[in-house]
Amino acid sequence: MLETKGVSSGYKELHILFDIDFIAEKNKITAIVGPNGSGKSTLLKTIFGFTTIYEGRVLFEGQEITHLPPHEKTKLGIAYLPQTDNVFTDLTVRENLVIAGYILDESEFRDRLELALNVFPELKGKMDRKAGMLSGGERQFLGIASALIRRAKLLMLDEPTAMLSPKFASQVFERVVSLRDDLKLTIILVEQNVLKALEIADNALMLIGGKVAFFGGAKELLEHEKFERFVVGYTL
Ligand SMILES: Nc1ncnc2c1ncn2[C@@H]1O[C@H](COP(=O)(O)OP(=O)(O)OP(=O)(O)O)[C@@H](O)[C@H]1O
Repeated sequence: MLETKGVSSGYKELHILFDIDFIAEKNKITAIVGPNGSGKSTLLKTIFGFTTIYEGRVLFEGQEITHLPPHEKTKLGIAYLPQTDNVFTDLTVRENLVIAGYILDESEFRDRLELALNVFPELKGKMDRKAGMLSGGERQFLGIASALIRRAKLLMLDEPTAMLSPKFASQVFERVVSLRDDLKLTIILVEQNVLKALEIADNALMLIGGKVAFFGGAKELLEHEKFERFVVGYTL
C-alpha cells in the first residue's frame, strides 16, 4: 500500500531520517514507535510532503509519490492527522465535515457523511457545536471523520491519544481497530502508548536516532529481547 525505499529526509539542512525502508500493508495497522525525538512525526510529515527528501522514494499503491505536494496526496486517498490543529476549531462540526466534502457531489457527500457518523455517532448530537469546544477525543473523532469524508484509504495518525484520559484513549484505540476491520482502511499510527499500540497493531516500525531499529510484526517487537532496552525513557 505505502512503501518508503531508502528515504533520508529532514528540515532544510537538518538531517533527521536516514535510509528508512518500511511498508504499511493494506488493511493493516502499522505502529511507529521509538523514543522522543527519534523522528516518528518527521516520517509522517515526510510521507505527506512536509519535509525535504534528500534521497529515496515513497510509493503509494505502486505509484511514485515522493515529490507530490500534500494536496495531490490527499486526492489519492492519503490522510495525515497531526497531533494538534487537525480540525478547524472556529467552525462547527457540520462546517468541518462540509469543507472536507467540498469536492464531492451532493449524493456522495450524503453517503460519506452517513458512513462517518456511523463510525463516530457521538458527533451526531454536536453538529452545531464549534469544533474548538469538543473534548480532545471528540476532536480526534472529527479529524478522522473528515478524513473519511475525503475518501481516505490510508490514515496517518500522529499520537491520537496524546492528552486524552485513559477512558477516551481506549475509545480512540477501539475506533482505530474498527477503521481497519470494518472499513478496511490502512493505518499508520504514531503512539506514545507503546504497549497499547503494539497490542492493536499488525506491524511495527521502531525508530531510534532517525534510523530503523526494528521493522516486523508488532508481536515480534513485543517479544524482542532488546525491546525493554528500546523503550527506556518510555512510559509503559
Ligand atoms: N519543523 C521542524 N524544524 C526543525 N526541526 C524539527 C522540526 N520538527 C521536528 N524537528 C526535529 O526533528 C527531530 C525529530 O522530531 P520528531 O518530532 O519527528 O520526533 P518524534 O519521534 O515524533 O518525537 P516525539 O515522540 O517527542 O513526538 C527532533 O530533533 C526535532 O527537534
